[in-house]
Amino acid sequence: MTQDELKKMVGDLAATYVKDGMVVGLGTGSTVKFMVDALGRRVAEEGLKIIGVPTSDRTAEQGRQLGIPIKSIDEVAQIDLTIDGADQIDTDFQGIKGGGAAHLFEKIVAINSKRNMWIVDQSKMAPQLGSFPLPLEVIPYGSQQLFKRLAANGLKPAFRENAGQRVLTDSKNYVIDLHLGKIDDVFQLARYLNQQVGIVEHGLFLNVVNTVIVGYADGPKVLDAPERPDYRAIKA
Ligand SMILES: O=C[C@H](O)[C@H](O)[C@H](O)COP(=O)(O)O
Repeated sequence: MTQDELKKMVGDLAATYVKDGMVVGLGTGSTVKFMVDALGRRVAEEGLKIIGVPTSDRTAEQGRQLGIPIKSIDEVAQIDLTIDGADQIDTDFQGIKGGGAAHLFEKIVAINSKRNMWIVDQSKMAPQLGSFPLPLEVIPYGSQQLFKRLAANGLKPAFRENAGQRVLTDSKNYVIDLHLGKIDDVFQLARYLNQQVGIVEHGLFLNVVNTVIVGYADGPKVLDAPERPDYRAIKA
C-alpha cells in the first residue's frame, strides 16, 4: 500500500466515528484531507448533519467546497470530537504537530474539544519524539533575538522557509523548527517553551489525544490513550 492509501484508509475510518448532530473539529494536513473528503461524501449522500470547526484556512475552504457547514470556534457552544493528523506520536501517546504550520489553531481547537482523535500512517509512530523537527509559531517582532536565545540553548532552530521566503502561518506569524533529534523530557521542554516570550505556541501536544488510528499495510489499528488529568479542571 502507498502512504496515500494508508492515509485514506485511516481518514475513511475516522469519518465513521462522526455522528448526526455533532460539532466536529477538522484538523489540517494531507491525512485529514482524506477524512474531510469522506465526511463530505456522508453529508452529500447520507444527509449527515454536522458543523465543522476548521483549524486552518485550507481546511475551511475544503469543507465549504464539499458542502460541510463551517463555523469558527467562537461560534459554537462545544466541540464534540476533533479529528486531526500528527507528525510524530510516541509510545506514551504524546505528539508533535505543526508540520503544516497549523498547530496554533489545532491546539486551540483540540483543548476545547471533548475528545480528540489523531489519524496517521505507520511512519508517524516512534519510540521517542524529536526526530521530526519541533515547530514553534513565533511573533515576527523580536524573532531574531528569540532565535539566538534558542540557538544558545542548543535547540538547533531554523526559520521555516519556502522558495527562499519565510513561511507565514494563518495568523501571519513565522515558524521556527527545532532540529532536536530526540527529546528526553517532553514536559520539561514544553515548560521551557511556554515561558519564552514571543513563542505563540509550540507543537508539543501533551496529554491531548484520546484515540489514535494508525494505518498499517494489513489494516487500521485503533489505539486508546490512557485517561489523563483534565487540564480544564486546573484552577487559576
Ligand atoms: O500543521 C499541520 C498539522 O499539525 C498536521 O496535522 C500534521 O503536520 C500532519 O500532517 P500530514 O497528515 O500531512 O502528515
